Amino acid sequence: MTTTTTTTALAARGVTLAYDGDPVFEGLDLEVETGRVTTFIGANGSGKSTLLKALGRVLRPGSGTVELDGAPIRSLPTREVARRLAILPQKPLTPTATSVRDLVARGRHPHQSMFRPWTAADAAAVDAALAATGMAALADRDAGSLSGGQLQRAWIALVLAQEAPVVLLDEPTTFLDLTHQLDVLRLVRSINRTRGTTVVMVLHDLSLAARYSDRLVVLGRGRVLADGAPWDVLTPEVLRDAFDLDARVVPDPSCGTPLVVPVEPAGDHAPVWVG
Ligand SMILES: Nc1ncnc2c1ncn2[C@@H]1O[C@H](COP(=O)(O)OP(=O)(O)OP(=O)(O)O)[C@@H](O)[C@H]1O
Repeated sequence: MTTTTTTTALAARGVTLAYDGDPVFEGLDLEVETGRVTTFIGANGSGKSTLLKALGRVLRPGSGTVELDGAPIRSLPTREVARRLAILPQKPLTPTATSVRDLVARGRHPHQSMFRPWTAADAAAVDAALAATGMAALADRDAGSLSGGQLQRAWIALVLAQEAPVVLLDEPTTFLDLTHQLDVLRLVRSINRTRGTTVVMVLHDLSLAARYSDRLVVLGRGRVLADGAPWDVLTPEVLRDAFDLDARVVPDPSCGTPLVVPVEPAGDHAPVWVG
């Protein structure tokens, strides 16, 4: 008999997250298994980015604890957290007058110190990240001159160059055309499989989320509405509950994962905005 043991890379334990006293989550518990791709989905404003930021130590919980490999993340030195965890925020601030290569090289900062200056290994990690994201030809361009999609790939290259065992990505496919969305998600899958990287993402495209994730966590109404393997989570009932969406779920002809097909209402149908 084979037994598989899972370990927890990140955990939210009784976490309350609020803005100006307005809670988004109260007493939330969630564990993220090591070596898997976990994706948060949910309607706009359901708290996906808020939870990701808390897991990445960008947002401090009002109460409760976030743990990285079993240790309270707030108890760990910042540099150590940055060596163990990389985060791509939803709207990263691009520095001015910085080349793409220098931007990506910032991913190596956590590995450097007075006693460990820039090495050939750092340069190799930057070159590999530029190549993996198709950014090598643009390496000498000013980051501020890139298109939205090129800039997004430069930020992903920075995260790759960091070589952290845990990677948090908030909408990594923003601004990307479909081909580049697939490239990025395949790259994410590939570092997960080859390096064993633990990945937590926020994605809006439910079918792509299903295709490239081991686990989907559906957020809404301040809690986890559904959690599990893509076929267990992406049911018409969950889609109606979480997104107010009438949809069929069919096997994706390309790879057999769930494909969400919205049902078109009969007759003219003006949208009713909620939330
Ligand atoms: N800096 C902030 N100050 C005040 N309220 C905020 C702030 N950031 C987020 N919120 C609120 O917290 C709630 C959760 O927002 P969050 O950005 O986490 O949702 P999301 O699921 O990532 O949304 P989206 O899909 O639109 O990106 C929303 O009601 C939002 O308006």
